[in-house]
Amino acid sequence: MPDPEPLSVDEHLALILDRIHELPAYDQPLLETLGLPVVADIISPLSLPNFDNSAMDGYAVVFRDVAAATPANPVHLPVVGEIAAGQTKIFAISPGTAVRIMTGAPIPAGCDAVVPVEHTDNGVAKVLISQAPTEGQHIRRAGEDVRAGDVILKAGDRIDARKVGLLASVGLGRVATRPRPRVVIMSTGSELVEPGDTLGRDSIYDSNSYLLAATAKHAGAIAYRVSAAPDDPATFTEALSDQLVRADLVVTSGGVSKGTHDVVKEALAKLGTVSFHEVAMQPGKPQGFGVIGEDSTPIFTLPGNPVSAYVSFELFVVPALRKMMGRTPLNRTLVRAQLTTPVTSMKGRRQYLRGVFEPKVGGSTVTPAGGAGSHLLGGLSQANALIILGEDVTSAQAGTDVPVMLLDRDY
Ligand SMILES: Nc1nc2c(c(=O)[nH]1)N[C@H]1C(S)=C(S)[C@@H](COP(=O)(O)OP(=O)(O)OC[C@H]3O[C@@H](n4cnc5c(N)ncnc54)[C@H](O)[C@@H]3O)O[C@H]1N2
Ligand code: MOO
Repeated sequence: MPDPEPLSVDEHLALILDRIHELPAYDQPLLETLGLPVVADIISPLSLPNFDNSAMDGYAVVFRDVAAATPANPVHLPVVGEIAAGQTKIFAISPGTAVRIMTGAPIPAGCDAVVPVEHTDNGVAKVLISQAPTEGQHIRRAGEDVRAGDVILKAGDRIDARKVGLLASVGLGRVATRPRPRVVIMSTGSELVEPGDTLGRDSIYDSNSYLLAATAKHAGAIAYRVSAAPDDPATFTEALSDQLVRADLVVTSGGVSKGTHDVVKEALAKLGTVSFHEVAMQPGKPQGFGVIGEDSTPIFTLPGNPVSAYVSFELFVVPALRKMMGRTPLNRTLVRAQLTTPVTSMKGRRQYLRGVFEPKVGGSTVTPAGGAGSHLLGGLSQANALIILGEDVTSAQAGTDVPVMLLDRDY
């Protein structure tokens, strides 16, 4: 029987995104939310500053008392106490007195200027002020930065380090976001050996589970990497069902083409909940997607060739993870660049060539890194981009303007 027509990349992605849902949001510890979007507007419960406070180490004074101070005619004031940040005992000053005050300490009532210590004799019992302040000088006013009741983050805003700082400063130690998806990553293949262990004559190290777990983490997910399952459907099925308890999403690699040991296909096809088909792309032709287990956990069965697995993960799994977290956009924004060397491609399949993108004023360039083979991890490791050649393209000359997906850019 001839193979059915392959799906296009866009059809396969649409089928996936249709079945992937946002994870329910809940309050999470602030640092865990880095990179995630907030699900609702966040209203500041506090003003910032929350009270008038000093911007300088110096003396809190009544402006009128020292308005005429000069080096030639300094003003003497008795120092009636000291206010350090977090140790307020003095709440007001009387005219004709000064209070020593530290940066960040609350301004006592009646004070309308702070004279920095550099403009005084640094006196303890009394102080000599030799330069007049301006009215209100060095007082940081309550609410001048943020007011209680202000919307400080809008629904959908992504929490970055600076926003973490703001949220902490208004006292929010937990924030409602969708959680990071827990992704279980399993390699399959009896030839696979754990890095660090001894290789046999016909074995290879399992790189896919590391490559995909690292990509999952980079996308903001929590990755659980599982040791490779051998080419035995019963063992694979058992290992997989053991993992479901901790998985929001499962990714396997290997065992989905047309060999006699295509364990993933053999084990999952009979469930009827995972569909296996070809996608018109290179690398990454054999793909599977569906759901398994009591919770209908989404599962991606990616091809085993390392570059195929990686490209498939970037194109299909990462958008799904982003949807689960509520992150947008789901797909990377493409840029354009000029090819520095000619390339060829297979008709009818969208080609994702690995490339090195160099931003340049007046026209960025992209240079293929290694060949098109889907086993070429060395080339992949040099690349920072995927060069995209459409299904109709069979060759492109140097200088051709092509779409490029930047792999290290934040969407
Ligand atoms: N007769 C056909 N053969 C193949 C076809 C086809 O259409 N007809 N498609 C080829 C394409 S395209 C791909 S991609 C691969 C996909 O094969 P599988 O998903 O079944 O993967 P395996 O056979 O298990 O492995 C392929 C290759 O990748 C290596 N591999 C697998 N897992 C890992 C890992 N975790 N770390 C490192 N390397 C791994 C494995 O040793 C093989 O060399 O099928 C083609 N064949
Ligand atoms: O599609 Mo396979 O993924 O070309 O190597």
